[in-house]
Amino acid sequence: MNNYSLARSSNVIERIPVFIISGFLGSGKTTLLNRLLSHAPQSAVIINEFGATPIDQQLLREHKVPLSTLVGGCLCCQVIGSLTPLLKNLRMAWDSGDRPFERVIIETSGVANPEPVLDILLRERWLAARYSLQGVIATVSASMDTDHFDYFPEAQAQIAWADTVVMTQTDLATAEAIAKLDARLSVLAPAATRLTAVQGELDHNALLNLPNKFRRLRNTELPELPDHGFSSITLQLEHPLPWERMQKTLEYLIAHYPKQLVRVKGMVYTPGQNQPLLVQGGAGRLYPATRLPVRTSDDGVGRLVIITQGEVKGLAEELMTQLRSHNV
Ligand SMILES: Nc1nc2c(ncn2[C@@H]2O[C@H](COP(=O)(O)OP(=O)(O)OP(=O)(O)O)[C@@H](O)[C@H]2O)c(=O)[nH]1
Repeated sequence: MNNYSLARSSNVIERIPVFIISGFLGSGKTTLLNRLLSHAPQSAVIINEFGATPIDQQLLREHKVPLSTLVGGCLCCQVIGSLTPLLKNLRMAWDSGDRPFERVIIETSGVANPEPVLDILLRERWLAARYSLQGVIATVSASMDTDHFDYFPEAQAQIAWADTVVMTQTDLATAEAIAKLDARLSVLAPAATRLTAVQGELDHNALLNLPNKFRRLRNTELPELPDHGFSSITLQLEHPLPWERMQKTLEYLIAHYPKQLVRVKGMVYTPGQNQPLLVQGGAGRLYPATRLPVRTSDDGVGRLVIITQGEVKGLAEELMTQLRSHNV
C-alpha cells in the first residue's frame, strides 16, 4: 500500500503557476508588471502587443527575467497560435534546467479578450497538466471615462473574466470618477477582488497569493466578440526631432481624436541626446515622457506606434505632416 502511494506520488507533475494580466490599452498593465517583477523576479514573462513594434519590453529590460514578446496582433486571435508552442518551450526549459522560474506571467494586449487564453490553459491537456492558472488580473484606469466599456466590448470582457481587478491611475482621477468606476465594476465583476495601484504599487504578495477561484470554461453557445475594430501602424522617425514639436503634435491629435486615437507609444530621439525618450499617450492624455538608458542595440531610429479605432492611415499621415512641419 505504501509502495503504491509512493509510486503514485512520484508520477505527479509539478504545475507552474500562471498569471494573466489583461486590461484595456494604456490602463497600466506594463507598469504593474514592472513593479511586480521587482518583488517577484523569479518569473518568466510573455508580453503581447497589438502594434508591430515591441515597446513594452523597453520598460521591462532592467529585469533579468526570461522575456518573450508576441507582437503584431492580439493574443486572443491573430497570435493565439504562438501561445501553446511558447508555453511548451518554457516548460521544457523549466524541466531541463534547475527550475529557472517560479511562475509565468502573461501580459495580453490591451485589446485582447482573455477568454481564449484561459481556454487554452484550461483545455489543452498537455498544458493543463503542467501549468495551473493561478490568477486573472485586469487593470482598469480610473482616469478613463467609463464610457469606454460601452464603446469597446473587449474592455468589458477583460473585467468580466478577471478574478482580481486593479484600479490604476487613481492619482489622475477625481473622487467622482473613481466612485463612478467603482459602481460600474460592481456590475461588471461583482465577485472580483478589488485592488488599487498608483504607478503599479500595491501589495504584490496579496496579488500573487489570492485564492484560486472557480473558473467556468467557455460556453460555446455564447456569441463570440465581434472582430476588433482596431488598426495599428509604426511610424519610423529616421532623424531626431525636437521633443517640443512631438509633444505639441501628439497632444493636438489626442485632444482632437479622443475616440479614434486610442493609444500612442514609442521610443524617439531628440537632437543632441543619445538617450531615447519613451513616449506614452492614451485615454485622452499624453503621459510624461521618460528618458531610457542607452543600449548597444539601439539603432537611433525613432519609432512611434499608434493604435486607432477604425482606419489608421489618415491619422498617421496627419501626424507625419505635423511632425515635419516647422510651424508647430
Ligand atoms: N499618473 C499615473 N500614471 C500611470 C499609472 N499607471 C500607469 N501610468 C502611466 O500610464 C501610461 C500607460 O501605462 P502602461 O503600463 O504602459 O499601460 P499598458 O496597459 O501596459 O498599455 P498597453 O500595453 O499599450 O495597452 C504610462 O505612461 C504609465 O507611466 C498611475 O497609477 N498613475
